[in-house]
Amino acid sequence: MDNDIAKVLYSQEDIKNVCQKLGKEITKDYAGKTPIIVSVLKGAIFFTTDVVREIDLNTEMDFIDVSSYHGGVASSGEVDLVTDMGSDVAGRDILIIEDIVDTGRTLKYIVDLMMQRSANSVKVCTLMDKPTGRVLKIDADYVGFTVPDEFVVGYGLDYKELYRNLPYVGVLKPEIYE
Ligand SMILES: O=P(O)(O)OC[C@H]1O[C@H](OP(=O)(O)OP(=O)(O)O)[C@H](O)[C@@H]1O
Ligand code: HPA
Ligand SMILES: [Mg+2]
Repeated sequence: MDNDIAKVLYSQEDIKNVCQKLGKEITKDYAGKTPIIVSVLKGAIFFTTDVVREIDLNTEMDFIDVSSYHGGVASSGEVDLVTDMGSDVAGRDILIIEDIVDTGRTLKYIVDLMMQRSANSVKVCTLMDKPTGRVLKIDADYVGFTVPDEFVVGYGLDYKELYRNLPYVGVLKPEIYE
């Protein structure tokens, strides 16, 4: 797998440090509350398990599976709800955990869904933000890294469903997807 990577952007150490930093901020901001942490599958799986263990609060956890890239390097423009979460969000404080905010379509879809379901508050924590990709006006409240305008893989992020299990985030060699 490593042979397909042109460069490593964020090492395991970088990711660990950023999870600790974000966990501390979230712990402080949500003091006295019991948020529902909503992990956006599949990409956010590794980031979720690492960051929640840095949050020193009572939290509930749930999962929502949405998809719009279908393994490719560009958003299809439509967000499909693959599997809905099970929790009742009405009146609850929702913290969405994402791996990356790129066009913003996925995030807007989920935030709107939580608001329609009468959440008390909705905030977003993302490992990575790619502001150059943005199509919709939406931003995360907690951001680990601001990434350059490149297609990144690893630590949950895929190309054709591969590379999710790389322990770091990197940029694929162009010949892999061109
Ligand atoms: O801001 P956007 O342009 O919407 O892109 C961000 C979303 O795209 C990816 O999901 P994808 O559709 O690839 O599904 P996956 O998580 O199952 O890989 C990623 O995990 C984010 O959820
Ligand atoms: O850069 C990316 N890599 C992998 N999946 C993605 N989904 C949105 N942007 C990306
Ligand atoms: Mg994907």
